[in-house]
Amino acid sequence: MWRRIVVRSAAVTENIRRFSIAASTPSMPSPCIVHKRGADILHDPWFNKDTGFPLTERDRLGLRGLLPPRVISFEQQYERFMKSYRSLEKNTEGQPDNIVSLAKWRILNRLHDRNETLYYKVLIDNIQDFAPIIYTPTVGLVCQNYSGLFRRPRGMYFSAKDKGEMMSIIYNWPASEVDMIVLTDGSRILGLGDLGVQGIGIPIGKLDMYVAAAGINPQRVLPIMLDVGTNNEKLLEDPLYLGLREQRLEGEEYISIVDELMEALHKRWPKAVIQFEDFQFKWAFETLQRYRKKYCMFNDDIQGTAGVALAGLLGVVRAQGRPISDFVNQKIVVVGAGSAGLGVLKMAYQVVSGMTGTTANPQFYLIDKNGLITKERSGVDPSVAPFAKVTDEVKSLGLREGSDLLEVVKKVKPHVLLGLSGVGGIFNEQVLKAMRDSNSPKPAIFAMSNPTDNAECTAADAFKHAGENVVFGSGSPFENVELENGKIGYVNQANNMYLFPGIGLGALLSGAQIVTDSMLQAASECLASYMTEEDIQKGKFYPSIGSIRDITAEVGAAVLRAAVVEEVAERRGEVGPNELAHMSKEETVEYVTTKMWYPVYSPLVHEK
Ligand SMILES: NC(=O)C1=CN([C@@H]2O[C@H](COP(=O)(O)OP(=O)(O)OC[C@H]3O[C@@H](n4cnc5c(N)ncnc54)[C@H](O)[C@@H]3O)[C@@H](O)[C@H]2O)C=CC1
Ligand SMILES: CC(=O)C(=O)O
Ligand SMILES: [Mg+2]
Repeated sequence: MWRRIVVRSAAVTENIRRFSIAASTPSMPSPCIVHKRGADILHDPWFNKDTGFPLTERDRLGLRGLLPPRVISFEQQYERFMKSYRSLEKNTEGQPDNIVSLAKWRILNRLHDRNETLYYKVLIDNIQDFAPIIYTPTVGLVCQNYSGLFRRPRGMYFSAKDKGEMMSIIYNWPASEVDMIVLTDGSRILGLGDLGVQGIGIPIGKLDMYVAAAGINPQRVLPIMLDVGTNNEKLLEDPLYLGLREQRLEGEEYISIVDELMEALHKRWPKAVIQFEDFQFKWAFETLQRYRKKYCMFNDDIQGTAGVALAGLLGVVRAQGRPISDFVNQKIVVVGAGSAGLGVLKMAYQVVSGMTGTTANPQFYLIDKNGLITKERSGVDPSVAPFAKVTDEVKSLGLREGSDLLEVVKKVKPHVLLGLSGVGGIFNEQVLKAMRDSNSPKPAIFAMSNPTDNAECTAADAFKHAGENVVFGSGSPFENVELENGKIGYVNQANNMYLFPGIGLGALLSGAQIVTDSMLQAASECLASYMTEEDIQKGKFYPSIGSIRDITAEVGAAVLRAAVVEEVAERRGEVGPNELAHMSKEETVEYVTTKMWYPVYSPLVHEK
């Protein structure tokens, strides 16, 4: 399958982009039923239009006298917000980055809490500027400071104290329909470690991306924090910390509480897709294994990241001017043997096996905090064991169990150096310089850890030390790099945001009972095929974030089609698997695009 990656032309990309923009902007919004009136509506961000309520609606909903008399159009409200945002940018010029980022996050968050339609309009139209605020890197800073920043709750918070009562607590959520849930226990937030309840910022940020990229209706998303305690001593000692002030639950106690929550969620919203996010290693694989055949769920760090990384790795092969089948010959050093690193290797092995038709023994090298992992290592986790190198094989290169990163890079001369370690700067000057001897004409460096300070290296350092012919990707955004020869060193954002919204959307629209490997593979293949040959030659492996809606529509369609082919799709809404099966690829993309929500003010109709 992977041999046949269809490379699209720039013209096809442009046509689809034009279509998606047109189709995602409905001209006549359908009315929306509200069960409240007056001030209650103004205080509800789902329905609030601030000064945008037309006079007739003010009459109908009991809003007369509660707003200044002039009606301001949606466009004027948008302009007004952007003006205050731009003046905030100007007024904070020269201040430390953290202060500026938090100030930007605050102004966006206030809008989010007040008027979601306007918030998502602003977010979608300025995704390039705002993704780094609502998503990585600023979301990391927000999580670190959550207890101090807290003003209003968002999403649901379940704690170890709620055991036995989750089934009833779940009904406290005001929406009867939920499509997408992102769930965390806060135990491994980006590369920042255990942040306990403060990790709720991550599901919120991921779901913002779902709304912006996949067009999921914001009234149908649900961020969830499962607070089972924290082992972060600093937080436990912080009097302002908002989570349970006790050590994390472990073992049977822990898993039984996750079981209970999953059952309750499935009971109330059986069609919802559940994304597991930022669970620590010891529970990430275990929960995925436990629930993936039972519920429509996936683990973004393991599975979403794998698909994005793989699409990038295939782009690297193309950039070298080699056929995709040459992937089997690529030497790849993966630094970080956690959820993300292992997810990538697992998928990459599947691809090599598929290409060679044999049990794969590719030239992939895995390094964790104790160095190169070989079969000699004792006590390795069962999920790591398949990727441990045979000792004789590494010996022939002059390496051994536990060889350090620099040694491995020097001896292996990899085509790709890929970091998912969470350790900022670990690709130091020496390591990057060693990449100059790579066997590839275009060595690839992926510093995928988040947020920015945890990236294995900066973009500037990669081009400076490893050479101007490298191709570069990072989990958090960096500016493109000006090279000495007047060329631009292009920075790819190698982040699972290019896949998880499409995986969720495709699973949802197909009514999939579960998320299968072929759905995930279809997502990755779609992303890998998205870039044109011209893009690839410029070192671009992923679309710009400005086209995230377009790529998500395509990924969503690919996932949906895979679910139908695999017969895991069930009827959801007016279109069932039989009709979906008869749609062409283009029709499926069109169908997915028309299902995307777009922020416009809907007429509100009151019903008791
Ligand atoms: N760009 C993206 O889309 C994604 C990025 N990530 C990032 O990847 C990082 C890791 O995430 P997980 O795998 O879930 O974490 P994890 O905690 O499961 O794994 C971390 C791994 O790094 C290894 N490690 C720690 N120190 C090391 C060192 N000095 N040298 C070599 N290896 C070292 C550990 O031994 C462990 O194997 C995080 O920073 C996260 O933000 C995760 C998912 C997606
Ligand atoms: C991007 C992401 O999911 C992470 O860094 O954990
Ligand atoms: Mg994550």
